Amino acid sequence: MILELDCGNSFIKWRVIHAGDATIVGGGIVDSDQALLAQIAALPGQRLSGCRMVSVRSEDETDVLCAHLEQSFGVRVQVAQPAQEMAGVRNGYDDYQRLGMDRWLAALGAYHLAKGACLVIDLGTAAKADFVAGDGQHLGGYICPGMPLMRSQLRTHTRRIRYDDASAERALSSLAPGHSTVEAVERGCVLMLQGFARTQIEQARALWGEAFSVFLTGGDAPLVQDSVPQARVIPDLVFVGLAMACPLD
Ligand SMILES: Nc1ncnc2c1ncn2[C@@H]1O[C@H](COP(=O)(O)OP(=O)(O)OP(=O)(O)O)[C@@H](O)[C@H]1O
Ligand SMILES: CC(C)(CO)[C@@H](O)C(=O)NCCC(=O)O
Ligand SMILES: [K+]
Repeated sequence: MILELDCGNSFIKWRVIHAGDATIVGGGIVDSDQALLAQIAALPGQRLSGCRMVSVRSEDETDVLCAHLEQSFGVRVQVAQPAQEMAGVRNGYDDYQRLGMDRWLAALGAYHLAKGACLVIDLGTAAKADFVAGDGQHLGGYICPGMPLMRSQLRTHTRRIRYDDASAERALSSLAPGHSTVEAVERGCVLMLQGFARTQIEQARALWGEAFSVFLTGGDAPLVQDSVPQARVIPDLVFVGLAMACPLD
């Protein structure tokens, strides 16, 4: 079995797949290394034969997690590394090593699935968009605050915006103009995300007409899904690219 890890800024997504047919055995989302080790240790049965990881965390944090995984499960961790070109995609950054690895892998995964021009919209702690042309040239992208950052900036820099997580969730039953602080903020931020997604699609249209695919991923993808019906929602898009960048046998 192979352990796959996507270490984002706020959460670690993990899953275990069969080495042979890539069927999914288990997985989860955790907010700490300790919780991750505990969840994997609680998996019933078989040994891990390999592990691949993408991380946008600092090198130190990533090394510590790799050491823990190697100690606890006796498995070598293969960490995806930046590349100028891979699987037909050419990195579009001036300095290819500066492009976030989550963005790079999502772009590889999307181009592989689309087999042509594509736009990736990834809504996590940050909201990201990346463009890959039909010939595999990565054209660059955009980074904005995602839902958690927009929310926390408002909470941090205003004195009268205060509410709990339960009321935040209830507020999103509709996107009509808010009648309370929590509704006004939560719905406003969702509309910002939707505007971000739609604007990226307009950019793609300006580049490619109608001849492109749109992929939507990241923990907050469901918040914009209805407003971009042309998008394919692929929660595991980064893992698709990770398997391409770190083949194991
Ligand atoms: N089961 C879940 N666990 C945690 N967060 C979730 C879950 N479902 C949806 N979310 C939402 O997903 C968002 C985080 O998305 P994601 O996990 O893609 O971010 P990340 O990978 O940590 O960030 P980034 O990719 O920008 O570094 C949060 O706003 C959170 O509310
Ligand atoms: C933008 C984030 C934080 C999103 O996870 C990540 O991709 C990252 O740290 N990127 C490095 C900066 C860049 O991509 O230009
Ligand atoms: K991520």
